[in-house]
Amino acid sequence: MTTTADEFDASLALTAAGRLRDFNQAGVLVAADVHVATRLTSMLGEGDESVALACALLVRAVRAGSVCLDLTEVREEVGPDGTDLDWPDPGEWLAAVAASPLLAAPQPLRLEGSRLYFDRYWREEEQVEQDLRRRSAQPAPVIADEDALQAGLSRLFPGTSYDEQRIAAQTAARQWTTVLTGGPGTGKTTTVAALLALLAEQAEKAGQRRPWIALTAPTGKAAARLEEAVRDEMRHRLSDADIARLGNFHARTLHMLLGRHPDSSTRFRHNRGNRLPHDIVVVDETSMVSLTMMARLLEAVRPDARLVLVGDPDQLASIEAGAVLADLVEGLVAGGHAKAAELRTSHRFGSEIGELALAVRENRPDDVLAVLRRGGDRVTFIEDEDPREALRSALLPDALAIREAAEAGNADAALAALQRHRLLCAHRDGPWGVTYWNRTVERWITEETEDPLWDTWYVGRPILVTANDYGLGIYNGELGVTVRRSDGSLRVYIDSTRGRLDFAPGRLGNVETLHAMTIHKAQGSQAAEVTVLLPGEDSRLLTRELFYTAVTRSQDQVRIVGAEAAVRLALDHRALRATGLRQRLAHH
Ligand SMILES: Nc1ncnc2c1ncn2[C@@H]1O[C@H](COP(=O)(O)OP(=O)(O)OP(=O)(O)O)[C@@H](O)[C@H]1O
Repeated sequence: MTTTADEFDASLALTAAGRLRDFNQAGVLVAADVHVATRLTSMLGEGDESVALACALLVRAVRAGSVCLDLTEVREEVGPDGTDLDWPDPGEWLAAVAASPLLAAPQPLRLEGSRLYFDRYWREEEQVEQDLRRRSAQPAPVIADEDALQAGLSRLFPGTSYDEQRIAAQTAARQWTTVLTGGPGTGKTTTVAALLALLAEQAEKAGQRRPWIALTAPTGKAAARLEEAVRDEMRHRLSDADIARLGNFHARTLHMLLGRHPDSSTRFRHNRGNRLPHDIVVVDETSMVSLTMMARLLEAVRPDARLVLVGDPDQLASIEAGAVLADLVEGLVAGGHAKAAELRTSHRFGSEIGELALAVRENRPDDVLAVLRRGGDRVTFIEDEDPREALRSALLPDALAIREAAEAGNADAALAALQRHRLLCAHRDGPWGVTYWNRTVERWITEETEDPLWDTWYVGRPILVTANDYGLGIYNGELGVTVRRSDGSLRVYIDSTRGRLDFAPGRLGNVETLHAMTIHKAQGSQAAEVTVLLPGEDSRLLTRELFYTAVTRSQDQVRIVGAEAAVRLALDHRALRATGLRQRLAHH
């Protein structure tokens, strides 16, 4: 390699040599990957540069959300950036890593077949596997009254339109651990509400007390949505007797359910020595649960409590490492630990959005483009090279409606207007990023109202809470709006899991403007109308999972802004993560 290193380029590790330097200069590794690898290998006396390379590539993999690095697959995964690089021979590489002092106790690294792990993730994966195996090895749960179960299934899931849900609930009633999967509107919540009623009836038939139910989700927003949806289903579809048997319950975030520790984000009050008291634990939006949180949850749930993990495995995985839901879906079934409970038919859209989501999920680019271009009431495709004018007419009315309600001191109307429409971007920065579009919408408001919006806190400023604040009682993902009160002061109203709260703007630290939002942050929430800005074709974030997650955030209408090439590329790229859980569970 003849490239001269730029001493001011922070991505280059100037002290690196040999392969580490070449991989760094080719852009495969960043400086931090190289530094961690150099540090670890020198500390433990490892002189083989292929081991240092494996180490650095492992750091790179974990940075991207993988749990491990498969040494036999990494070259293909790196793709064109790695074409000219000197890759070690796979057999020799594996042998060198296996013999390394980095794998000797107290090992920072572990090798499982060809998968290399940091010790922490290896242990978490091992624990998740063992806990799930133990759960499935117990005798199946007892059905106290089979006739009552069958009668309940027919009553709660009447007719052929409920066939999938009836089968899923029947399956879930007979096993300790169920992964209930389905896209948006496929009836997951309906199934959960009815399943809870069936299990409560069985407890009554067995002469047991009313089951203690925990409803939980990774974010406050998703937990609140789950509770509302289950209550709604109960009101509409369950009998008074069913409702009385279920009693009262509230949804909480996983962190709250497990009991937050004041000085640790990965240790909880409930654990293997102090299990959760609940008989049934339902987790929604499981795709957002990291490997670490799944490990903490599984050690805290009693082995004889039902665990129902609900989610959509085609969505983006958690921000932290792991792809737990996708792994469980395949691993539990392949290993014979649980039967699948999969819902396929969408009951909500009955229209283009469902068709679009399915075509994205099944990687049918021509069908995706056909739905986008057909131009129905619910799906719009903006292919203009400069979409600003089209976006202005789509976005400005909602921004002005929020502002008008906020000026009038009407927090209800301002928050309702905010819930209506969401502008989603893949990136935070750059021409297609949240920062740019937040500023652009603010500029449009100024042009329209002649109010220059000098202050950070302006009337009608919509905000997103970006970190949990247990003191204030507001949580990551919650939305709010800045409203002018009759005395002229500004107040921020936030729809929180604890109800509507209001604060003086100065008290809020971790918030950002919400004219636009990243697709990652929108996981777990929905809006009536969603506008998705597809990034340029050179974006590394542009994947099928990202596109699918964005499309499925909409309840009524979705507008996709981008080029045909970006749509095709998105479908072609997968946000795949290297993990070993699926293989571990599948192994008999
Ligand atoms: N079998 C069915 N036939 C007709 N309508 C149904 C059926 N099942 C559910 N529905 C209705 O379809 C809508 C979506 O159902 P539900 O909320 O249970 O889906 P979901 O998978 O939980 O959706 P999401 O995860 O997107 O919120 C609801 O209005 C529900 O009442």
